[in-house]
Amino acid sequence: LPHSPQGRRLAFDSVRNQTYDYVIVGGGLTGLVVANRLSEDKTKSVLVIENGQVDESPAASIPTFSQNLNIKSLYPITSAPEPRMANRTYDVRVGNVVGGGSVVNGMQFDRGSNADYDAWEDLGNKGWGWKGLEPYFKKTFTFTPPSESTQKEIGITYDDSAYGNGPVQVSIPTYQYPDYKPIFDSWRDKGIPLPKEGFASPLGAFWTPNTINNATASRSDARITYYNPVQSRPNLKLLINTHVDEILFSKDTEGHLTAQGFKITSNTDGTTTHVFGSQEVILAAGGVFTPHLLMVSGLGPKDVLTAAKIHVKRDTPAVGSNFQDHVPAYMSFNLSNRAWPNPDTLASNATFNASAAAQYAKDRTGPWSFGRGNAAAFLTFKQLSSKYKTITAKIAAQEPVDFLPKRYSHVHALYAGYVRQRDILLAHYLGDSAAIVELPIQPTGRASIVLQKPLSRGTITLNTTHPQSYPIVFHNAFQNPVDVAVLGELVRWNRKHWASPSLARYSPVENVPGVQYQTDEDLLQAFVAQNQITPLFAHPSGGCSMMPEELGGCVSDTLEVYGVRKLSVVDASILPMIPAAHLQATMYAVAEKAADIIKQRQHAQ
Ligand SMILES: Cc1cc2nc3c(=O)[nH]c(=O)nc-3n(C[C@H](O)[C@H](O)[C@H](O)COP(=O)(O)OP(=O)(O)OC[C@H]3O[C@@H](n4cnc5c(N)ncnc54)[C@H](O)[C@@H]3O)c2cc1C
Repeated sequence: LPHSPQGRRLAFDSVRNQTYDYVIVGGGLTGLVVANRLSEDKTKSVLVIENGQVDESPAASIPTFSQNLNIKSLYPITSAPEPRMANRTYDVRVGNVVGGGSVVNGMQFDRGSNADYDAWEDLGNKGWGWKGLEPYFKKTFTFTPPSESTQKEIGITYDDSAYGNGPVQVSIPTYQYPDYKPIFDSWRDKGIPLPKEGFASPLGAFWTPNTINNATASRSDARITYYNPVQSRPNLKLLINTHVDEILFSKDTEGHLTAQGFKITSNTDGTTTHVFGSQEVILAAGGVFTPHLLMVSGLGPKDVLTAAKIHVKRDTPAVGSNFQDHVPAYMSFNLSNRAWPNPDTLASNATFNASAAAQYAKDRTGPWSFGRGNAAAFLTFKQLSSKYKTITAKIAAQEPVDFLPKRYSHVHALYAGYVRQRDILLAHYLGDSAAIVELPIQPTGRASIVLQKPLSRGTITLNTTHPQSYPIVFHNAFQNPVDVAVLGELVRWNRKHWASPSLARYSPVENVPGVQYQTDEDLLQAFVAQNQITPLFAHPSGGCSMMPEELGGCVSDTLEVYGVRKLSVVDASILPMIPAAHLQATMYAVAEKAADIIKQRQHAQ
């Protein structure tokens, strides 16, 4: 492969005991953005270490294949049993590939409302509110609309002013399925606002782009946009197929820890070595593996580390706490009188699929240039439910520790931080500025529903017998009964919506979970029994939250790990409260801002 990045592979031996200005674990979405920006300064050397390899397969690049999971480039991790979900375990979706989640994700692109980011600032993170992030959102993306005829035919709207001319290409494909129009329009008929995706208030039903480069009709991921264009920089190195086992520290006479580098192992032959970062050691291993790496390196809750026989370098209860994800349930309706073609035609009609493949090969148009979908409804609780006040009142009346993992009852900082989050959530649940739920809009009867602001919190801990193996990922979904109540309201909304006159042409019949299920608890258990709900939406976050330490934070608003010098975190584990949005747009902006913060710190030295 002389011309591909695989062919330019950096030899493991060439980094043996070497020192760089920055060493970064994780060549995923945030790691590659930060590496690009830090290596803009030619005098600074940057080494990125990534466990996975380069994936240039059609599964990773052709939009239609984003409808399936790209298993080859995902870790085979399974969650801990979920007590409120019949103790079932679930596949934890994390990309194991250069580009990380950006290569295996569903390519849906959207942003939270301003209030979602302002919540981060309200938690004590200066500069991380909407105003502080907006320039970075613009710096990252370039938008291409669909053709004018598609815009007219389907009624697609967009807001150009929410984009700049950054490296990641996002677009709404010109190829759209005819059923999209009536299904999208049904939201207007219900009186739901139809804003344009962008800033301020993406609340209502709106069109969203995908991370698809319109010029090539292929995935625009972090490797292609942030790494490939700068890979010839002599001061930027990417070491793939290599696992970071541990963070190395030094300790001064007063016991202060300074991060020095990493112990790494080659996945090819199991040999190990050390690499060092003289300016900073940066964690970009993602929402599941950054907390894991901190714990195996001796930073984490004392009881978790001791149980796994890991020497405690610093008791840090914040590591692996405040773990969050969105929670989807896959409701669906059987539809009659669908237009032809529709997204299922590719699977059901081999001739149609063959002609779609040929069309894509010829000029990158047609059904294969369409991804998973281009619209979603993000609703406030008020828009979703007439019971929003009564249900929210239950949150206010709760003693939070009754519905949180055990550690919150004895670590005051975690408790205090949760109470602050809960107060912000109360405002979001009652107000008009933030979404509580998502209903992805697809040109089919797949009518998923997603909790966007769950109250429950999970943990990431260590496998006590094999701490270096995959961590114990415990989502703890639905521990808080309000999350079950919101799920119930979502189902009832969806049922009413699909029974509305504007969708009567399809004679929809509920398939999942089935109309016989009515109460909140029955609905939850029916989804679980039918395997149509998961505690995760592949948006793991919060396990090393950015918050003041007295609120249970793990990193400060300058992204430095408390109690350690020269160690920072830039990935999804820092999000203190998950925004109501698919995460990638946010993570690109967060990483751009993180790079600026790290650069400034270095300038100040
Ligand atoms: C299946 C799936 C579907 C998704 N769908 C969407 C979507 O449609 N829209 C959207 O907006 N978002 C989506 N996301 C989420 C989005 O892609 C992530 O939020 C984003 O990639 C997170 O960026 P990150 O840098 O924090 O982590 P990642 O991108 O996951 O990067 C972390 C990297 O670190 C590497 N790593 C971890 N541990 C080690 C170690 N010890 N040594 C070496 N390397 C290590 C991993 O291999 C990985 O490449 C999806 C994610 C997945 C997995």
